Amino acid sequence: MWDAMGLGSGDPLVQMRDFLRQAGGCAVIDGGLATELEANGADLNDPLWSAKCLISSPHLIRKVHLDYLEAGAHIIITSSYQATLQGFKSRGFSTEESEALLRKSVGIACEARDIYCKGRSEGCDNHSDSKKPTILVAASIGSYGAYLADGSEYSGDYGKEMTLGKLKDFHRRRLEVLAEAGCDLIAFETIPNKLEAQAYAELLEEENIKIPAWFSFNSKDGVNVVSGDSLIECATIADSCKKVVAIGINCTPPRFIQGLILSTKKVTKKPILIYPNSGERYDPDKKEWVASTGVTDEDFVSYVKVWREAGASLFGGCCRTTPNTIRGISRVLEKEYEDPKSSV
Ligand SMILES: C[S+](C)CC[C@H](N)C(=O)O
Ligand SMILES: N[C@@H](CCS)C(=O)O
Ligand SMILES: [Zn+2]
Repeated sequence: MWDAMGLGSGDPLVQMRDFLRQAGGCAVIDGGLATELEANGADLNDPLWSAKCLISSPHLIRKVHLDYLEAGAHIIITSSYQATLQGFKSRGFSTEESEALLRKSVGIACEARDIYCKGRSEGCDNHSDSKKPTILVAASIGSYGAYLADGSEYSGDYGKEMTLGKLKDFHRRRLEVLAEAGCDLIAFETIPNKLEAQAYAELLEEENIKIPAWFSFNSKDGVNVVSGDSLIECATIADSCKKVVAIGINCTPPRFIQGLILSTKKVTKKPILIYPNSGERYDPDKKEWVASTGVTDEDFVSYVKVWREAGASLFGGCCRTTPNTIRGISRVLEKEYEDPKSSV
């Protein structure tokens, strides 16, 4: 039922709505990838952050994807968040090698999906309208701020010299390579400002990208995106782009999510996705999380009904959420489907 080339043969938004219907009305996205790699022993104190594992420990990436699939995720996000051609080249990789590393992030996720589906007695179903789950691989594109490796995706401040053209040039080839690597979706994640949203929207059109995308912004005040740009304006850019099939919020503390969903809903009828972080604070100098400043798994999961009532239909977790968080989300949503009276 999911045709990755859907943009060539039909309306990608219809395809996303069909996917959600097949999943029971709501779909489960995975949880934090990088922080779960760390929980599995990876040292990400590196400018490439999680993309370092594409070079040093791809087996860990596959394991974490599998853990999220076992926990109930319908969508897994690749390890390409901080994987950029510019970042790999500065480490001595050639253009060809750097592009191969980007493709590898999609390859590992597809491999994890195959292993998971073969291990299920019912299998998975990615090609017809059946009760079996469809599992999607979303290729992550982290912001220019992520590439800077100094936590700039939490400020969205790229300086006065940054222009729309420069941002488009920064992302262009990476987007092309990932879109042709066999993914089902492009996940533009942790988008911190309006300029970058505009750059992504224009690139999707200019490069005639055939894979549907989602735009996911982050906020630190529950009103605007982190740069201070208006979420309403950012979400409007995403809404206007035909290739965007879902719009939402990630890597943002849970307490802000309900209000942000309500704001987003004012400017779009497209499905709304949310995958908040644990609410903990990130120290970009130490590349460490300031522990116990966030919410427990139970509290996180108890928000899900509120978020659903507010209008979201894709739910997952970002940094410092775990397979346990995703298992909890999956159970809450399954219970909702079992009891139609309680569904929204
Ligand atoms: C979403 S943040 C925690 C990602 C890591 C950041 N770009 C860094 O390199 O420190
Ligand atoms: N997909 C990325 C997002 C970081 S904000 C991750 O989970 O590591
Ligand atoms: Zn995050």
